[in-house]
Amino acid sequence: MTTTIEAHRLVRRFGRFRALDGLDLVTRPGVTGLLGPNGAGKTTLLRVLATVTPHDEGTLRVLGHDPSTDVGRLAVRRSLGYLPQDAGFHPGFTVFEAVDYVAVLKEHTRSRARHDEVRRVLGLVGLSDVATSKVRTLSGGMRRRLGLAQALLGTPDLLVLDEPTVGLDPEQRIRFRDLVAEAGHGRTVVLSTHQTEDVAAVCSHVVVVNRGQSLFDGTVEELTALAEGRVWLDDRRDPRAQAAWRLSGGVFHHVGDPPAGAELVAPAIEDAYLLLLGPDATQESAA
Ligand SMILES: Nc1ncnc2c1ncn2[C@@H]1O[C@H](COP(=O)(O)OP(=O)(O)OP(=O)(O)O)[C@@H](O)[C@H]1O
Repeated sequence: MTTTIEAHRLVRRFGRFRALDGLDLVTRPGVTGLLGPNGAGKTTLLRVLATVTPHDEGTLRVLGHDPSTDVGRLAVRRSLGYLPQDAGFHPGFTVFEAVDYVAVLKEHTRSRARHDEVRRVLGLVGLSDVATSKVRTLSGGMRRRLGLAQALLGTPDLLVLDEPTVGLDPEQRIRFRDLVAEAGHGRTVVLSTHQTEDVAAVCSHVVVVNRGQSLFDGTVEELTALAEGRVWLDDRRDPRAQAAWRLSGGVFHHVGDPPAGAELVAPAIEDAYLLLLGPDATQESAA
């Protein structure tokens, strides 16, 4: 399968701090999930891929284009849907107007076809019923869906979604997973999330980012397999475990090097993530 993004040794500096510190990433059509602790560099990477911010070092090809050239940047933008972490909207716009405005910017010039497209994406994210409501009256989850509708306009070849499921209720989250799985058919979706369940549900490819570098790159199954034989249950908390927490039944779930005779259980993606990151899983890296 053809590669859609090829990033090699990407560096993005803020002053002397390297938010991206030699990161490698290769994607193909399908859904790639970025997992990583706060401050790992996920948003910075997505902003670089979406041509919002340039990289300082390394090479980058997005859909075959070089975003460090004017021509390449424009070509990427024409094939891109981007949901930023803090999508801002004009509060006086209606929901329809907010999406229509972006459709105009995306060069959908014929108004009848454009309005049909706006209605289509509002339907996809379940906002048709509030199309005439002012943006300021929307809940946080609805605003997130509004941002997603803007990103979906024109069925872009590349969708870049920064924490798309934040604020979504369980029903909307399931609907979102359907949408993303559909978008990943033959096209490329790159999303960041703190929800390992989202990654397990929709991502064909997962990259764990930490300190501006890629710590793991593979499938969800390959990531989960890293924790095989390293997850166990016990009635008491074992202080030697790398991480431990109480389950609803009262027993403790442990991750780390199990003691002899431990009651091993099948790992989940979250267990592997915690093992991979070690103490960094709970520590924020800041500039
Ligand atoms: N414009 C900026 N100026 C200075 N430092 C920045 C800037 N943008 C990001 N950083 C720093 O770069 C690092 C990576 O930030 P980034 O937002 O990419 O992380 P993240 O993985 O998306 O985190 P989160 O999960 O909290 O959203 C952080 O330490 C952050 O403080």
